[in-house]
Amino acid sequence: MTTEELVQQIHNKQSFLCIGLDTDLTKIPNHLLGEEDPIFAFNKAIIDSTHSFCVAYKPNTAFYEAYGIKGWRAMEKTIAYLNSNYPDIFTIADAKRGDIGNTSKRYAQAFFEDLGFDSVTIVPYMGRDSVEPFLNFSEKHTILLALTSNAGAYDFQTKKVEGKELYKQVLETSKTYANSQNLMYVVGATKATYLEEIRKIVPESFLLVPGVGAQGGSLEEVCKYGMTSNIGLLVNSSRGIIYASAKSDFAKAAAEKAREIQQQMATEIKRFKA
Ligand SMILES: O=c1ccn([C@@H]2O[C@H](COP(=O)(O)O)[C@@H](O)[C@H]2O)c(=O)[nH]1
Repeated sequence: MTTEELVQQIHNKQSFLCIGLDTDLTKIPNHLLGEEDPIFAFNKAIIDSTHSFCVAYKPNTAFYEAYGIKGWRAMEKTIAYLNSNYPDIFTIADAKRGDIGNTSKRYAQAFFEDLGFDSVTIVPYMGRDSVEPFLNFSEKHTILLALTSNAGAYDFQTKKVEGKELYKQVLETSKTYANSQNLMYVVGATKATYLEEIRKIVPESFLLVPGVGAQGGSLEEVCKYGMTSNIGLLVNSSRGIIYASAKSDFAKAAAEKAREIQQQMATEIKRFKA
């Protein structure tokens, strides 16, 4: 999917919500455990009930890899279901990969060609040759971790290296990579006040912003400091939406939660455009 198509979807739906499919067999309703593929059954129900309120889904690969071949198969089925039934939805493999160039090429092939995701999250610290193999794919997006939502982000990412914070070095240096127009960045909602500085370096880039909902980040603050004329944000919530209810009404409860966030987003878009 191109960035222009993503922007169009955001305008059509008045939403920049990304729903995280962090599907955990210990948290899904009991009645689904009897299904042949409980993870896919859960994801399908969540997707069918929430797709009109969001523009993206983000399966975190850890939740699938944890169940071995069955988990990987469920992720494959989920992305195939999205691509055939909701082709206008942007898909993110939250895989946090990155390795020497020769290996990154294979990761890119796995997520973009074999699985068919629109984007993948990448850890930037192995540098240019670890990122460019992903950027070579046109109409695919490489989402670099810039400033993450967790407390450990302060261990390294905000520390100064040669007089400048590491997350700023990531943003600035990555802009010099080949095909850097295919870059997006992860910035945690819990770090919203940093967005003002971040926007000085990447004024137009799309930011994937996890950390609202269960991690306590504020949507209002993210919009205040991070929104651009193209909106430029994909705000993710995983647990706060998909586990809104643990009972048989889970899909309806997820839809209600997603709708509530979409309405807040529509208000923020209106406020920004005013
Ligand atoms: O900085 C980061 C990068 C990735 N994540 C991932 O996003 C979701 C958040 O889930 P919630 O349930 O909404 O807290 C999860 O997959 C994380 O691994 C992040 O939180 N922060």
